[in-house]
Amino acid sequence: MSPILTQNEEENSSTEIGLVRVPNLHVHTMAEDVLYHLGLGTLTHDLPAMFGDVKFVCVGGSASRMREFVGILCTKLALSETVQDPIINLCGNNDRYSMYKAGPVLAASHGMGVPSMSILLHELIKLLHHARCRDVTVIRIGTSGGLGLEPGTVVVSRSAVDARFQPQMEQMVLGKSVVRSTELHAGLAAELVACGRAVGGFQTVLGNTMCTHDFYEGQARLDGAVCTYSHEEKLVYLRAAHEAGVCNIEMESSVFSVLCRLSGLQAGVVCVTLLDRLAGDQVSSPHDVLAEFARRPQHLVVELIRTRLSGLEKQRRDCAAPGHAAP
Ligand SMILES: O=P(O)(O)O[C@H]1O[C@H](CO)[C@@H](O)[C@H]1O
Ligand SMILES: O=c1cc[nH]c(=O)[nH]1
Repeated sequence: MSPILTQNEEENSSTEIGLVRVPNLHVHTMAEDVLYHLGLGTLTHDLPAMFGDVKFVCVGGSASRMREFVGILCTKLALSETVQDPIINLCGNNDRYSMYKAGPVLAASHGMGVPSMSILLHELIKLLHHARCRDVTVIRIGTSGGLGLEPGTVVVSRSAVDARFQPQMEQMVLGKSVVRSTELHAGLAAELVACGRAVGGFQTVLGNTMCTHDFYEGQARLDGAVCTYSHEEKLVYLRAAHEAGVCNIEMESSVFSVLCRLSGLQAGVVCVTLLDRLAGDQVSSPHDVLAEFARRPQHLVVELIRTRLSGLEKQRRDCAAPGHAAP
């Protein structure tokens, strides 16, 4: 008989505080877990030795963005002694995703769309669990289309919402509809907004992010190969989204929120807007402008990691100081 996960068991599947939860009893009875798309496994790799110190996981669509992010991180945080040179892709024998590590930070590409993000996250969450990582924060660093915002504005997501502007995601499981919450961690979102303002040089706003299953019709574009609605109908829909609190549109935040929530991970989404969708559909700014926009969420997240790590270092020093009494 298949094990059934009760709510109690789900809560107890990670009884040690801070450990990453895998709410799937089957995984806990497997002799080996092959993380196929990452090219890693529990019997072939010493996951605690390779990843046990990870505190931050940052994910974004493309491999080159995540490699660039690790480069910026190493420079700004002087992490060069804890990273291999050249920076090594840890998904060595599988080219579906790319993954890089610098000190306590793991950066991975997730490709485009919910299915691709979902596969990466299932395996990444199990990786963190098998590696016995504690107190991990996960952040998506992405691009998006904005609504009524100047291009280049960075949006920190309060919640992912679906195409009806609801903070939920529907997933078909065994042919039945399962609806799950897509709310993100409010405290982390506030910290991310503060980091954006501290970095400066661009606007950072807090708002809802609509996650769609398509870049063209799904995002009410007029420039796809197929389109069945008018310019006016497009604007009615996008204005309704805007009025419902949607600041930007992208394609992965819903499943990202759901899987991180179910695993007890603090999760945040930080996406720059490449264009204002109320003004047009084509992403036509010059390459160097788009590349600079795409770096903005990276700088913001580096600032969050810098702040958090210096807080941890201060705590460690305070605890080691003579006369410090254990709590
Ligand atoms: O910039 P990234 O993170 O790749 O994400 C956004 O860009 C892609 C579409 O161009 C979608 O995957 C969307 O979510
Ligand atoms: O309009 C846009 C731009 C980037 N990514 C999206 O999903 N939509």
